[in-house]
Amino acid sequence: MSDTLERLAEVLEARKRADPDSSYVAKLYAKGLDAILKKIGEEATETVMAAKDGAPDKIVYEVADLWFHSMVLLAHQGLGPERVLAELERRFGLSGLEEKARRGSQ
Ligand SMILES: N=c1c2ncn([C@@H]3O[C@H](COP(=O)(O)OP(=O)(O)OP(=O)(O)O)[C@@H](O)[C@H]3O)c2ncn1[C@@H]1O[C@H](COP(=O)(O)O)[C@@H](O)[C@H]1O
Repeated sequence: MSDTLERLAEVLEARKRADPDSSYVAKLYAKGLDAILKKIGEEATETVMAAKDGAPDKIVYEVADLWFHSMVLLAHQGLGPERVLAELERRFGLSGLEEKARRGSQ
């Protein structure tokens, strides 16, 4: 897949030194952990509502907001997306899904 998460993580890291008046992310950092968590809660709820409405474009939009704010949380906590990707990879390997998918495509 693309390196979008990695490039976004670099921007989020740089925003730690940005002026809150000129950056949405810097403003969120300045407000602190609770404000970031509140946004994640809001975006999760909006994702649920979009899914209940059965609106594909809205689901994509809201999940993008949710992923974005989850990335802000990771950056705030000194973590990068590679940690989450590694965890998903680990589970993928553990469940043998990769092997099953490979066998299924034969
Ligand atoms: N991907 C995003 C992104 N996704 C969502 N958002 C912001 O997240 C907020 C979503 O919240 P809501 O849906 O509740 O909309 P809202 O009511 O306007 O938000 P609030 O005022 O309530 O916070 C909006 O203000 C969006 O602008 C984002 N803001 C920034 N980015 C990326 O982050 C980078 C750095 O952004 P700045 O820090 O602003 O330079 C940018 O280059 C973009 O690539």
